[in-house]
Amino acid sequence: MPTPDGVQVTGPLQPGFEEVLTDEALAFLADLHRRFDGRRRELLAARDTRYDALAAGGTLGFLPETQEVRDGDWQVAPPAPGLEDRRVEITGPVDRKMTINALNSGAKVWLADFEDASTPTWENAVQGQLNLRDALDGTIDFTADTGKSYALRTDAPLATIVVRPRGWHLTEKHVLVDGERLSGSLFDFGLYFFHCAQRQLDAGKGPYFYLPKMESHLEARLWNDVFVRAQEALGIPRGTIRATVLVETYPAAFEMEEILFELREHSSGLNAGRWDYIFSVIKKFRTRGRDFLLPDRAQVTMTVPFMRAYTELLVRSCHKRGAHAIGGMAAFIPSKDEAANAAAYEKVEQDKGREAGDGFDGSWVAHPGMVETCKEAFTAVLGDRPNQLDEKREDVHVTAEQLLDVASTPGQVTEAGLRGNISVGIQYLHAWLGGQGAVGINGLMEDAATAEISRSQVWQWLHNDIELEDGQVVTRELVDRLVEEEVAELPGDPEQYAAARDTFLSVAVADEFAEFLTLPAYERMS
Ligand SMILES: CC(=O)SCCNC(=O)CCNC(=O)[C@H](O)C(C)(C)COP(=O)(O)OP(=O)(O)OC[C@H]1O[C@@H](n2cnc3c(N)ncnc32)[C@H](O)[C@@H]1OP(=O)(O)O
Ligand SMILES: O=CC(=O)O
Ligand SMILES: [Mg+2]
Repeated sequence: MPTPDGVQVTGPLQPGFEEVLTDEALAFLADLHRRFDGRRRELLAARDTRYDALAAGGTLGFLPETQEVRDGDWQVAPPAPGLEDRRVEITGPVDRKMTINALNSGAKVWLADFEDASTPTWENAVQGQLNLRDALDGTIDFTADTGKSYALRTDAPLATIVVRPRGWHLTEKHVLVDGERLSGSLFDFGLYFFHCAQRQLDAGKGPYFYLPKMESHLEARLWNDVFVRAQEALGIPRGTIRATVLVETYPAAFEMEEILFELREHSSGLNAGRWDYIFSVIKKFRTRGRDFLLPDRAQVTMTVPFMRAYTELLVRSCHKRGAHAIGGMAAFIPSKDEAANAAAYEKVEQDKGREAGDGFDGSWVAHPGMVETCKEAFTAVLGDRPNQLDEKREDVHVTAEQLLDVASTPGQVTEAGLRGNISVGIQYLHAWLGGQGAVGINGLMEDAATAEISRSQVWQWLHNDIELEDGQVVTRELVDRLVEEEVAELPGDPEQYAAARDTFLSVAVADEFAEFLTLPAYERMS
């Protein structure tokens, strides 16, 4: 395959891949890499510097140097076509069947996910781009092994596509520019933008994105600069792109308005990425003993004080700036067991009802079966209004102390919680290493973010000698024993879980804390 100067594609070319990895598309990616990769690396290094200060006893707070931004009088761009009404958004991977099912689901938006719900295998990364292009051309179809065939519906509107590229920390090892790996973010963003921006505009919508795992407004500035360049390079008017930022790291919660400001001509709001947020809280203060100790994962609900402060501030910050506030993922998925199913629906109904009542403009579901539940909860509050940007929530005044108040979270650390974290972490990694980035386990959607909570809790409890509710101390011996017992409980030959178990131990037990579990896991893949 011909490639532009300095660009090497090392992944195998499956049928159709050459239609995505064209000479022009690769040249566009190389241009983005050469302009922006240095800054990406600097910003990742800045994350480490900030972490070192926290580990040394520092804290997080609102930035004095951006006070003017918070006090200033500015608004983000108005909602773009197809994004005015976002009362229900479905998320999921971009394989062919899920693409069709999500677009047909009745949700207003589909978050097409190259991130938490996706294993970034070469095949998933490139085939996903082909699937998005075919979906926009209306040519996508799929036939399952069962013979069931899938096509886009024509009797009702399809969901608006919003693509979530990988976070700044991930690379795409199958594309090298001047001998360096391309950023995974630039790969996913760049290929979608290159092939689909004009297609979306022709369809009366636009190139829309969700931006994950950012830790500062400077990272948002980098995205904004990428957008400006990408639009300029393809002759697409500046301000056409829209991006919703996931506020899902602890530091970002202190920079919500600054992030909106950086992206203001391209902004379509903020989302409360609750699962990665919890992970980030654990990660950032993992060595600080009981002050930042959370109870068992299941007990960290959206109504505990520090999570409440985070969502209240998010709605307040968005609506002050004319930006959408989008709620997070209730992880409950439908079950074949009737009682569990009823409980799952009730929990999603409550979660979405609370978000709508708090002023969010819409929210996420993980499964088509939950679309109507979310829609009804928001319609009960929004009525005919497409959103509730007019609910300014000026009653909300969240302090840094409230965002940092982890210590008052009620609950216990139990052996059942430790076992659950171990079992879910290993099962999830097993699926991930097999190419499936989201999976249902015990009636819950598990993805990269929820698995990060599981493994980082194990790490935190182990490295802070935490005592369980029954008096046992979390030691290496205890974790090793529970790992063996939990693997033995999983279906089939325990040996099939060897790679997942080893990866889990490397991110949950090893003294060196892996920044993201996907980093060592990605290196295990070809
Ligand atoms: C923290 C975060 O970032 S949250 C966002 C990232 N996470 C996600 O996006 C997870 C999205 N959800 C999923 O991937 C899936 O719902 C899973 C893996 C959890 C469960 O999927 P399954 O085991 O297939 O569930 P189930 O068997 O009930 O699915 C029923 C049907 O709904 C489809 N379906 C389920 N979830 C989705 C989805 N999110 N999008 C599109 N279709 C879906 C299935 O493909 C299946 O279709 P079929 O009947 O035509 O075969
Ligand atoms: O991406 C969403 C999250 O909760 O994490
Ligand atoms: Mg996330």
